[in-house]
Amino acid sequence: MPLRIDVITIFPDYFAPLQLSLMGKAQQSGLVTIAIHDLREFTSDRHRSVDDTPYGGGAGMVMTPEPWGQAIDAVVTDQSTLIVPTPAGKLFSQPVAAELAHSTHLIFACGRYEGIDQRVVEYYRPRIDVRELSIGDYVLAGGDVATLAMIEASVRLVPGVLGNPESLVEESHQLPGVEYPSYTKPPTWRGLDVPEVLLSGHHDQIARWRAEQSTIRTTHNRPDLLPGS
Ligand SMILES: N#Cc1c(N)n[nH]c1-c1ccc2c(Cl)cn(Cc3cccnc3)c2c1
Repeated sequence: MPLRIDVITIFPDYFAPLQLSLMGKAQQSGLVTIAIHDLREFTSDRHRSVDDTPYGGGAGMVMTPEPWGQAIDAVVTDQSTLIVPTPAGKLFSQPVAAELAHSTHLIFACGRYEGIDQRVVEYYRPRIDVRELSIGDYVLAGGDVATLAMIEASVRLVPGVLGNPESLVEESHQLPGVEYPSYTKPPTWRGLDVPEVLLSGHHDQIARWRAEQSTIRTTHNRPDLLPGS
């Protein structure tokens, strides 16, 4: 059963990249089907409006609930998971990507402006799995880029999508922390040599050096990932 993904957005062109590379191949192979829907197709006024002023005042505009209700109703089943990107969401992570990769149907509601009327989440929460997710502690202009990131992180974990599942095995066995540095040919580039140990063929020494490099990088770049931190 392929993973089905429906993306609802006012900027369908943002999702053209999903036809390329790994995501494109995943669709061609039938492991995943991705459909992009223009929210404005679900409006009923002449101006195809999707936003209005916020109750309670405040800057900006809020996306009105009805177009979202029409659009989600058009694709939802009782197997659906509704993903709502929002700065206020739980943090998206590799474990969450793995969960999404094993879902049957994902609906991404990509909002803009100051957000989507909260009643959309409230309406679907009793009916299906609804997850408000953020991809990190920085502020984007909408949910589209976040959705692209979450789709790519999740779809690459769908069994059969990655040509070389070995890389997933390596990832999953990765020590807590960041990856060791990688090198390829040429052995010397602009006077810079590849670390000797990597050319030695001594796999135990290479494994030890890579673990050391991972710890050095993690300590410097991501001390929050160190054990006991
Ligand atoms: N996921 C994620 C995520 C992230 N990590 N940063 N920003 C977002 C994100 C996601 C969804 C929306 C929607 Cl809808 C509107 N905006 C703009 C905005 C900006 C500041 C405050 N309120 C809304 C979104 C920003």
